[in-house]
Amino acid sequence: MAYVLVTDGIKEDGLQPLLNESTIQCDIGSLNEFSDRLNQYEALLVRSATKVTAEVLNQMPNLKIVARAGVGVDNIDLDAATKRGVIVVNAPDGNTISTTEHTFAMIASLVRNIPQGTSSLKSGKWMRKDYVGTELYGKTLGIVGMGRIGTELSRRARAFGMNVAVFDPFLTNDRAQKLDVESVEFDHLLDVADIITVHTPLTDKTRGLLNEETIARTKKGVFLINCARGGIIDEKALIPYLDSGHIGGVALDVFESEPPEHNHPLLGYDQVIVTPHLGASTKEAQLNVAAQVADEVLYFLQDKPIRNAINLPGFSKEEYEKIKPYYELTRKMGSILSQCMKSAVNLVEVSYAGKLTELDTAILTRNLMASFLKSRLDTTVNEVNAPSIARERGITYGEKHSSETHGYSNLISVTVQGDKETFSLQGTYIKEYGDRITQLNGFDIDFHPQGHLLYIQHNDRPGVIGNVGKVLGEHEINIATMQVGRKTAGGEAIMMLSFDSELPKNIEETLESVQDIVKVEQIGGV
Ligand SMILES: NC(=O)C1=CN([C@@H]2O[C@H](COP(=O)(O)OP(=O)(O)OC[C@H]3O[C@@H](n4cnc5c(N)ncnc54)[C@H](O)[C@@H]3O)[C@@H](O)[C@H]2O)C=CC1
Ligand SMILES: O=C(O)CCC(=O)C(=O)O
Repeated sequence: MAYVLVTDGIKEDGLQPLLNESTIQCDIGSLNEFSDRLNQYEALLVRSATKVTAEVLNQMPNLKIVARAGVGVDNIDLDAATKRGVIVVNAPDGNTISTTEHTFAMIASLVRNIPQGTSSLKSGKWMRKDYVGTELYGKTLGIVGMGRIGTELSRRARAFGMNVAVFDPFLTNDRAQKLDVESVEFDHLLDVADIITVHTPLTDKTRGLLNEETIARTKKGVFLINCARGGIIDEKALIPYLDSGHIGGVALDVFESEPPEHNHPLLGYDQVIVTPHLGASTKEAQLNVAAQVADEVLYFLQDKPIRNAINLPGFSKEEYEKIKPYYELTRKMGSILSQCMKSAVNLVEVSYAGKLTELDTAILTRNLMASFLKSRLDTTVNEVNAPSIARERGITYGEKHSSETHGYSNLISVTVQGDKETFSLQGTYIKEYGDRITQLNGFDIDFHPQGHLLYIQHNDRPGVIGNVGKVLGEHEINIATMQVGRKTAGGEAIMMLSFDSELPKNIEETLESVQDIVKVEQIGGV
């Protein structure tokens, strides 16, 4: 049974994949409510209220994955999670449309004084002259951060006849052209924008991006919007510009500290409109993000690759479908290599050839390394911390793409080097036959790596195969499959046998006493 804790009121309808799975127990509540059993949970699902600090991670020694039902992961200590090998995933696009629409609603409300007009009328006044607005048509919207939300917002702004100037250091000219926006430097955006909206994460570079100095460059009457993260616009810096009338209005969905103090100075300004972090608060977005993270956690608990990990290389759904078979193959290859090469290792070289080279193979290499290290170590190893654990243990690893396919449509070749020996393995995935090991330490062979295996090095002499069968038969061990490979007739040869169940511990020694058998290794649970 896998234990999963869901906090922060994540929408239960979206959690059905987890709730319906009989091998998973899903508890719903806060960290405090379940404080006496935090050590049992393998997965933790949160929105933004739960702070996943290093201390919380320490109280959850079994934790393997934290899923954020939303985009921003600033409530999770990513460094501490990565060090511990805890995967952090988010739901990157489930709330994009809702947050975009909220931002657009804030812009429209701000320039047309809708919240102010509403409260004025509700208080019994009819003040049409006080609330003369500004048209969006023909104005320039400055978007800082052209990711998912920035992009969707630019489409809506263009539909309203606005010009769009964008600052995003990662935006290519080609993409800007396709989106019909102008890619500009930050200073230029400050000079030309009538309305500036920020859509970046809060980082060391974006904290206080709009501050006393940069606001001074903006047009008189500028409108500023923050529906991303509190602190990207420096709250204190707004005050003198609101007082002087330089700023036409401010719309905030997010705050440096949430909730803001009741007497927060910005709440006293009529030109400042606010919402309590409602960007993603729609039925649709909450269902989307809950379903996305529930699927990710379920995939993870079922040993399938996940798509939206923050501390791992990510891939799209299409890439995932393509990479899935190789993910399983690299896991098996890592495990076989680790069990066949028992001595200390200092170098692992992975080479990909054929169709595979079109894919992002970094995740496969990490997966292979995690599987390789896992059977040697006592600590949690996964794709997240495999690079740092390898480094700590003095194991260098690298990958390359090669054109040597040896006749296969795709081929993964791995060489593991130690001080005393080297071990190599080649594998491929064939749609009709599944994963196959095609070469082992220079011997051509062809077997499906599955279940309990026995690897035997021997001399190619008459009777060896029969003797192996006889010894195993005497121990009532039934051979499921058997493959033999040799380099030259009468020279060194290998056998790879598979079995339906675990083998007795001492079977290697018994077989090694058979004439012409050089070495026997059990390879368990592949
Ligand atoms: N108010 C709310 O309820 C919600 C707020 N958000 C916030 O909105 C932010 C944006 O979300 P997405 O568009 O989904 O993220 P995204 O990751 O798709 O886009 C972020 C963009 O910011 C750009 N960027 C990073 N550093 C920058 C810098 N120094 N200057 C300019 N651009 C920079 C990146 O290149 C990227 O294109 C998130 O970080 C999240 O914190 C997201 C969802 C809901
Ligand atoms: O409503 C929420 O969970 C907050 C959404 C948010 O800020 C995000 O996804 O980054």
